[in-house]
Amino acid sequence: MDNRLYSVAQIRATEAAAAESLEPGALMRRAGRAGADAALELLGGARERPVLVLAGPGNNGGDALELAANLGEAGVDVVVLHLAGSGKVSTEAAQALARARASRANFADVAPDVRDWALVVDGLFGIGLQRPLEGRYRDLVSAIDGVRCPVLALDVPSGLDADSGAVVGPNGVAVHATHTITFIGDKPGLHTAEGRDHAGQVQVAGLELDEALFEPAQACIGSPALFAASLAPRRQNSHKGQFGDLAVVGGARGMTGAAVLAARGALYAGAGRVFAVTIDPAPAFDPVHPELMFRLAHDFDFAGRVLVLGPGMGDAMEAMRALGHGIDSAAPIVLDADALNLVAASTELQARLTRRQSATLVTPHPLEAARLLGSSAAEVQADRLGAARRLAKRLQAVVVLKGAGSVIARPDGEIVINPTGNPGLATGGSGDVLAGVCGALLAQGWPAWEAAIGAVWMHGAAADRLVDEGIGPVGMTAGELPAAVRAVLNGLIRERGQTRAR
Ligand SMILES: NC(=O)C1=CN([C@@H]2O[C@H](COP(=O)(O)OP(=O)(O)OC[C@H]3O[C@@H](n4cnc5c(N)ncnc54)[C@H](OP(=O)(O)O)[C@@H]3O)[C@@H](O)[C@H]2O)[C@H](O)CC1
Ligand SMILES: [K+]
Repeated sequence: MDNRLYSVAQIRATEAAAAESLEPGALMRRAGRAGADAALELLGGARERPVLVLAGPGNNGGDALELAANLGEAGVDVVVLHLAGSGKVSTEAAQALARARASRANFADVAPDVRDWALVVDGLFGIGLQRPLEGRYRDLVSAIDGVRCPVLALDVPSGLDADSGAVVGPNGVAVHATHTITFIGDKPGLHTAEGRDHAGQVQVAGLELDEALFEPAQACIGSPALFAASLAPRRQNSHKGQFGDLAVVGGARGMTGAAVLAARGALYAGAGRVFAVTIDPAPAFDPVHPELMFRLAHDFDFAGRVLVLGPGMGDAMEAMRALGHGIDSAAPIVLDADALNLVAASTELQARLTRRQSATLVTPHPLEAARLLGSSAAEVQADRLGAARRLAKRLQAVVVLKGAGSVIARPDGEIVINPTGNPGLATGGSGDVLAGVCGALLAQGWPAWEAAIGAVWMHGAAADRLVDEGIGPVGMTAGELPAAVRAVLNGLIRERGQTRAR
């Protein structure tokens, strides 16, 4: 499966290079053909009600007009609402309009009652969107929210930024599509931030372009193939020392649960021995998991332990001291939650972080990322890929920027967007479990990049599995995640073993 993601600038470059050797309008006709095929598949046998095609003023509208002509030729009852702009129309879009006018598609001046469609096709705006939707465009997008049929977006749901996944605003609106067919190459904005809510199921139509026309992608969608090398089955002749010593350092007064959740996440993800190292005195053991060893941070020996620093750590002097020890340690570390806030508040700790020789993985949510970058959560969300890249470079760390479509970035600018997970993860403690899973994979020798991609993928897949079992998304608890992560991880290892045995 091609999992590459391209920026709008890269798609434009590919499109321009392709146009040099193609006759005018060829790409738009291919897009209109692919779009029509997708529409016919969505329609299946349902032909009683008409299809509404919304065609905007630019080339996205041109794609929609080609699609309308094709559907008309296929005998589908099509109504086109063409919203011409005041700007210059490209030759291809003008040709597409002429073709649609000459076809069996009907043109309307206003959208008739929006509840009676078999399918709505959104061809208002694609990658050429310049500003928030206003006036009649905005009204139409709001009206589409009231339909009960599938909504197929061409290239990008109108109103959505294809690079960032942000709805172009302020107070912007964007089409909520059930399906998106995106052209030439897949785009990051369909998979992160608001993108997942607006794009629905995404299908890529490459328009038969030669591989050589594409610039190298700097982003892709995460999948187990990206961490397959680390999924080796355990040898029979194994002992716990081979799977690492992991210490979760956190759990200030009243927050022991955060450290315990991270420690359980690490235990279920296969760490050899797991310590819960608390800032303040805590219960002597976890009755559900007596395997966890409780220690006080004050006299804990950090040497040789992979560390997960931050869950429920607080901001007391003792937390600062433990964090400093952890950052200066030679082992791989994960920084989460309060540890990130302490680092954000100290340029000195930031400098020590960048001097580390072994792996550093940081797992901020948007507000924590904003504190580290000196910006706001809204600014981070408006450009999640850019924020994750800047942070990775600044901290010289692998960054997991959490949220719908978690963005994993490394200092050289490479990005992976995670496709798994659901809103069940929007609950207290799920981030602590993720940090524990990241730590466990590091403890088992996974490189930081694979550990981050793998932990985020499995944590999301675990949540998806729980939803499939009727546990969530509403009411899913963080405590239910570790066992589901374990099932996902063992499933992947088994699959890999079977593939190799064949
Ligand atoms: N070029 C090709 O052969 C192919 C193009 N594909 C499709 O084309 C779009 C990109 O087309 P483009 O024309 O560059 O952009 P859009 O259609 O997305 O929109 C541009 C027009 O919309 C106006 N505009 C932009 N924002 C707004 C807004 N908020 N409100 C109103 N009008 C807006 C803009 O006019 P200006 O006033 O800004 O000058 C343009 O008229 C791409 O997404 C594909 O769908 C193909 O797929 C393949 C071939
Ligand atoms: K569109």
